[in-house]
Amino acid sequence: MAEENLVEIRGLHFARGEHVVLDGIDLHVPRGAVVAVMGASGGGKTTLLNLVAGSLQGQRGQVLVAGKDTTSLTRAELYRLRQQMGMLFQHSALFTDLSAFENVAFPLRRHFRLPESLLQKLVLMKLEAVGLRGAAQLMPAELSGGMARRVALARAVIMDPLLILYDEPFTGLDPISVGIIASLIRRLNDALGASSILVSHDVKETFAIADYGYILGGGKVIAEGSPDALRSSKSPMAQQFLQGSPEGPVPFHYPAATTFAQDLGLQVNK
Ligand SMILES: Nc1ncnc2c1ncn2[C@@H]1O[C@H](COP(=O)(O)OP(=O)(O)OP(=O)(O)O)[C@@H](O)[C@H]1O
Repeated sequence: MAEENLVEIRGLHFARGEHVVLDGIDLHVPRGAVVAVMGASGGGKTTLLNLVAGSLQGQRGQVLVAGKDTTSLTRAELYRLRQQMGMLFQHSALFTDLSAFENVAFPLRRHFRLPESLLQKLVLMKLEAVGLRGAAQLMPAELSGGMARRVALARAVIMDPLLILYDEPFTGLDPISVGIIASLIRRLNDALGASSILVSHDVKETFAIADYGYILGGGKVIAEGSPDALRSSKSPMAQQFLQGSPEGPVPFHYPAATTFAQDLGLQVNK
């Protein structure tokens, strides 16, 4: 693997039964970069993050993270590699019965036996980084949606990860909170010397912070490049996605094995 790439995906193929989700994906994440992965709903973006995290395995191809092929690691090796990854997934909600402080402390308490004074410092540093040191003792029910997402972000980076995976981190937030989360994603990436993969539908905010982007469609990479290069992509599918247009080549129907007429039990005369 080229040293400059923290993640390198080569010829990755992933299917669920007959349904091909990823059909020969090549993607790389240079060290220090924020790389965006975009594309129509159901296009396999979350699946791709799960493949990078090693929680799913492709049928063909390679996923290298920090030089290690996630498909050939033992459970113990995968566990160690995962400790170097921070994840902020759509469903990564806070523990409702723990304070903001304890939510952020949770991964540290789980993985290490640290003196309480050191743990205090580490957690407060991360809460300070997301602007919420003053909210350390609040319970999740006392936080706004934007604050809760910031606490989840602090928790995702508490172990100083090499790689941070974001799945729709802006979902459900007001525009100001979206801007704050986006700039935090960039700042935390740079301050930690990490690399990030950002899955998002939010083109404007994503392009404002990403170094490079991939647009997936039909299981393949249909466009890739810097935000500027992507904006001027000639691919009709990429343009439909970037402009959020309901009309275009992105299929509306999930593929079906039978015709509509067959499903309705109709006799079709040719
Ligand atoms: N657990 C599962 N079992 C079966 N099929 C699944 C499962 N998870 C996802 N899929 C299918 O895999 C395909 C890719 O899903 P995925 O969630 O990766 O897409 P996505 O690009 O992240 O979509 P979205 O932007 O809507 O979140 C979809 O067709 C989906 O129906």
